[in-house]
Amino acid sequence: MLALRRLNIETTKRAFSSSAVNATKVAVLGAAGGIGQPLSLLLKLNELVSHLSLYDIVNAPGVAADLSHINTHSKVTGYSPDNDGLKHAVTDATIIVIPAGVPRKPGMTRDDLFNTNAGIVKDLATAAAKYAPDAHLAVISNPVNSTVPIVSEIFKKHNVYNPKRIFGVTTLDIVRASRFVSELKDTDPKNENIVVVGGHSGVTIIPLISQSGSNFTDDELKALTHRIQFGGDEVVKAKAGTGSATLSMAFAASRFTNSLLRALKGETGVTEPAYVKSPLFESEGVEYFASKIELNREGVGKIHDLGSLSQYEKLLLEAALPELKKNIQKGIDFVHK
Ligand SMILES: NC(=O)C1=CN([C@@H]2O[C@H](COP(=O)(O)OP(=O)(O)OC[C@H]3O[C@@H](n4cnc5c(N)ncnc54)[C@H](O)[C@@H]3O)[C@@H](O)[C@H]2O)C=CC1
Ligand SMILES: O=C([O-])CC(=O)C(=O)O
Repeated sequence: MLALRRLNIETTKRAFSSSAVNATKVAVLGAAGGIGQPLSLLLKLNELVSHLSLYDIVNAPGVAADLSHINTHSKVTGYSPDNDGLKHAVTDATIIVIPAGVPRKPGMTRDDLFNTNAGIVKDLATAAAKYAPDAHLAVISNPVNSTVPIVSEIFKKHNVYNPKRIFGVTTLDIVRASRFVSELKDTDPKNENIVVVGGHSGVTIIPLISQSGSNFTDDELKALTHRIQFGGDEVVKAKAGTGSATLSMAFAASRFTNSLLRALKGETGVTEPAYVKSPLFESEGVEYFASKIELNREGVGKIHDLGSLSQYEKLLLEAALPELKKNIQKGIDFVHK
């Protein structure tokens, strides 16, 4: 413990301190994990981050010491649970990214992770609500459909809830969709901007391929939709019990965090999809929904509606809404019961 503490202090002491004017602290909770480590690496390379604060129940000071040798300006600090580590990790953070929790093994659904991850997310959200009530939260931990309502309910309990600041990260669905469409059409994936809405699990993931500007046969459309909805399973199967998507997720979360940082600093016209408190299907009892969001200085700006849907996409939406509603209620009940 003493050695860990010394390492914390050493890492902090050696850290580069940037000007307070541009100080942007990004905290990663679960930073030593499969997503946490590559995500922290990508954030260390991001010039909009002045302080990268890493927390995990294991090894975050080690990851921080390692990253702190990279010759970019940001300061890196690492914290373990001892000595109020979580409190120090989140205090003054502009953005808190949460990839803490267990990943799936083959045969599991994301909802099967609820029993373990709901408690983890609740504890981390409680610390955020107490010590960083103004931070923006980007929730990666699954099941996202339920963990985002958990974070929101915790913030409500502490009277610091602002729905403009709480996001479920669904960027990986868009990243995958762009890649899969480009593979089929032999286009540059960077130029494919496929809209994916709904939630982040199985049938709640709704790709709006009719808006892509490309034509597909019915069979192609069904196969493509299924691949986007169950892309996570492909990786879980290939990793054969050792985890789920980590590197592509780190890329996606880094892209989302970068977009949010740009918008918070005043850049206009920044859009990303995200799972947020949304009016789109509230009248049907679905409080949270992912769609294209304009990000601004406050976080969530304009929430775009879905645009025109094909008959097939209307059926996907119909299948998604009851499942989403159930997932959301499960998260809310977890906090209150
Ligand atoms: N939103 C999305 O698109 C995606 C979400 N995920 C989810 O992200 C989560 C993390 O996945 P991996 O990084 O692969 O798992 P991992 O097991 O490799 O890493 C998780 C990390 O969380 C840490 N952790 C556990 N409890 C903690 C606590 N109370 N406080 C702080 N850290 C804690 C662990 O020590 C570990 O280092 C999983 O729930 C997974 O399902 C994964 C891929 C995509
Ligand atoms: O499939 C999983 O469990 C991890 C995940 O959310 C994804 O890869 O989209």
